[in-house]
Parts: sequence; C-alpha cells; structure tokens
Amino acid sequence: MPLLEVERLTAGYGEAVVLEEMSLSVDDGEGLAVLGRNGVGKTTLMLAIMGHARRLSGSLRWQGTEIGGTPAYQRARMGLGWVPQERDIFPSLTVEENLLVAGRPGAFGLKDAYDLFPRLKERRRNMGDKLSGGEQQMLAICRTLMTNPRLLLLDEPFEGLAPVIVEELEATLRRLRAEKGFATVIVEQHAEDALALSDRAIVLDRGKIVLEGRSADLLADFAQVRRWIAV
Ligand SMILES: Nc1ncnc2c1ncn2[C@@H]1O[C@H](COP(=O)(O)OP(=O)(O)OP(=O)(O)O)[C@@H](O)[C@H]1O
Repeated sequence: MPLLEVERLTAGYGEAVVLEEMSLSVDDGEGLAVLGRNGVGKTTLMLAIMGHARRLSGSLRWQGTEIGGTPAYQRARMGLGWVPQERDIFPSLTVEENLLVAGRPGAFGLKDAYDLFPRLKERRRNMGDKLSGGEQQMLAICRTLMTNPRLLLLDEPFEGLAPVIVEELEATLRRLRAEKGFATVIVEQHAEDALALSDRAIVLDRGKIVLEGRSADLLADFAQVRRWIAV
C-alpha cells in the first residue's frame, strides 16, 4: 500500500481551480520530485496534501485512510511534515527554542538535529532572525523533522542559497533518506538537483501532470524535461 495516494484531485483556492484531476502516489521511503515552471501548481499540490488549499473533488489517502476532509493540524500529527518555502521560523525565539517548540515524541530529537547540521548547534542561542539563508533552511528542515514525520514535503529548499550550501543540504537530505528511510516530496526549480535526489519525478504544467518517470531516466534524457520547464 502506498504511504500517500492522491487520486483525481481537483483543488485550488475559493472557486479558482489550480489542480485538475491529479493522481500520484508516494511509497514509504520513496523520493518524489515535483517539477514545472512558475505558477503551474507545485506549491498548491503541497498545500492540498497538507490541507491548506481547498479540495474540490478527488481523494487523498494516507496509509490507506482517507484524509481529504482531515484538518491540517491533524495531518501534521499523522506524520505529514511540511517545510514551507517561506521557512516560517519564529524570529524572536532562539534556534534551540524553534526546535523545541516543534518537538513531538519520536526517534528524532534535538541531538539528531545537531548531528545533522552541526552549524545549528553552534548557533543554538542565536535568534531566528539572526541566521543566514542557509541556516534558516537547515532550521526549517530540522523543525519539521522534530515532529517525527513519515513523509517530508519540501518546497524549493534550495531557493536563493549559495551553491556550497545547496551541496551541503543535498548531501544531508540524501543521508537522511538512506539512514532513516524518510519518504520525501521535493518541489524544485533546480530540476537536475531534484532529479539527482529523487527516485521518481512528475512534471506539472497548468495544473496537470504532463510527464512522469524514474528520475534516472529523466536525467539521462533531460531534453524532454527541459521542454516543459524552460522559460
Ligand atoms: N492563495 C491563493 N489564492 C488564489 N490563487 C492562488 C493562491 N496561491 C496561488 N494561487 C495561484 O495558483 C496558481 C498556481 O500557483 P502555485 O504557487 O501552486 O504554483 P507553483 O508551481 O508552485 O509556482 P512557484 O514556483 O511560482 O511557486 C497560480 O496561478 C497562482 O496565481
């Protein structure tokens, strides 16, 4: 049984339809990349999975249970972990406080966060608004990991970061998946990075899946991906 199953999902905001009859699934431990140009509905898909966008029809199943009508906070408790593009760090709390307020019982705790990103340990007494972009992203990822999710949804985690930081984040995400068996869904403009990090990928255009396949195959024939993502 897939961990997450999206079936003929139509979703958007108010009366506006952004996603049309979209179907996809993510297995336990699997990495899925979501690619596409600006405005095609990638973030909306994440928001719909988390319960923050409006579902008009279709179904969402989590470990076989329908969650289409389940409120967002309960989905988070069920093991869906969301790392928003805005990072949503509390500016007036320290790094450590940001981590602790997110914490829920489970295998991943403060020590694991600091092992994953030693930089966060060095900065643990810094306020949330006194961090570099890369440190903020590390904190945003760890804060979600502190909720001990089964699935980690990342929205453009590499946006605006220096290449050396992107490499560090990529290596850590790879290690996390290998060691802890997390399933991940990653939305990225950097398509080649996202393909290198994932097992499978979907490419969206105007609210629909226009291409999907194994990431290795899409990387080997990148021209067909570029057709859909080039501006
Ligand atoms: N809160 C909202 N209310 C109404 N429409 C919205 C809202 N958020 C996004 N949209 C619209 O939904 C469509 C898809 O946006 P979405 O953010 O999902 O795209 P995206 O592929 O993630 O793009 P980007 O890479 O720019 O984030 C766009 O036309 C956008 O204008």
